Amino acid sequence: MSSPFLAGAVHLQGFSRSFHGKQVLHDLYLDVPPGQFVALLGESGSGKTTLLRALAGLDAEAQSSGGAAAHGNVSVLFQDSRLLPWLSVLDNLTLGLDAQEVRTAAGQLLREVGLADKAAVWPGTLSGGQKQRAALARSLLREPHVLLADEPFGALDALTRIRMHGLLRRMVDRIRPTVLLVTHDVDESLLLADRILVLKDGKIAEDHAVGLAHPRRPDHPAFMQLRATLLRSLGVETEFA
Ligand SMILES: Nc1ncnc2c1ncn2[C@@H]1O[C@H](COP(=O)(O)OP(=O)(O)OP(=O)(O)O)[C@@H](O)[C@H]1O
Repeated sequence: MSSPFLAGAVHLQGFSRSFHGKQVLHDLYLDVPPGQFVALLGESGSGKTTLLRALAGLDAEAQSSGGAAAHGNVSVLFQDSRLLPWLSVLDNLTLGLDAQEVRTAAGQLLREVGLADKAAVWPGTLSGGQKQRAALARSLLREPHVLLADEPFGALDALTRIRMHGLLRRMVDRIRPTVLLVTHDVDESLLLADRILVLKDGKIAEDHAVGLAHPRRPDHPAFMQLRATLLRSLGVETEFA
């Protein structure tokens, strides 16, 4: 049966999920239109990863009720690159996709992420940032309608993260997937997302629209104001907030 929803739309309808009788997500409702970039913020244990994994169709052992669906082709990006060490970088990208045009597209993507000269090497010879760039290229090669990203930059140093933000934004502007990005980083969410959800105890506690054009400036008054609001929501009170 064909889906009545548009490719790229993400929907939660009264969605709940438990592990071994412990409820982690509580009756969530959400409509994400195609192409929207949504960041998921929340304290540790608030259920961000559980929600993303549910949308990715993972954790089959969990008990779920209600609906959770990401419509169309879905790619997932994790904190670790999950590149297969016995395949070259290029072969990691094209695994399972054999056509010559796919290899050409993969080569172009590697150029875009600055890894043109690394196509033939083993992933083990790459730095952490290079691995994540390769993983980003792999996740976008299939031109997904929905990109589910779970702290993809969480393990990177601050400078590499900044470069990855610019790169992700450029790639998203070109390919236009719907993005759900789990992050602990308030600034990352403000730099990248159109919409920021705050999860608390497995519920969507806040839903903010970020009406700022790209590229964003952290010294813009609206940026600073929303930053202070989000930090307070997350229980962080600082002299900077
Ligand atoms: N596979 C699982 N089995 C049992 N409990 C789980 C499983 N996955 C998640 N949980 C529990 O669900 C709760 C929410 O975890 P989740 O990883 O979704 O939170 P999070 O907001 O992503 O946290 P963090 O920011 O620390 O990654 C936690 O109490 C966690 O122990």
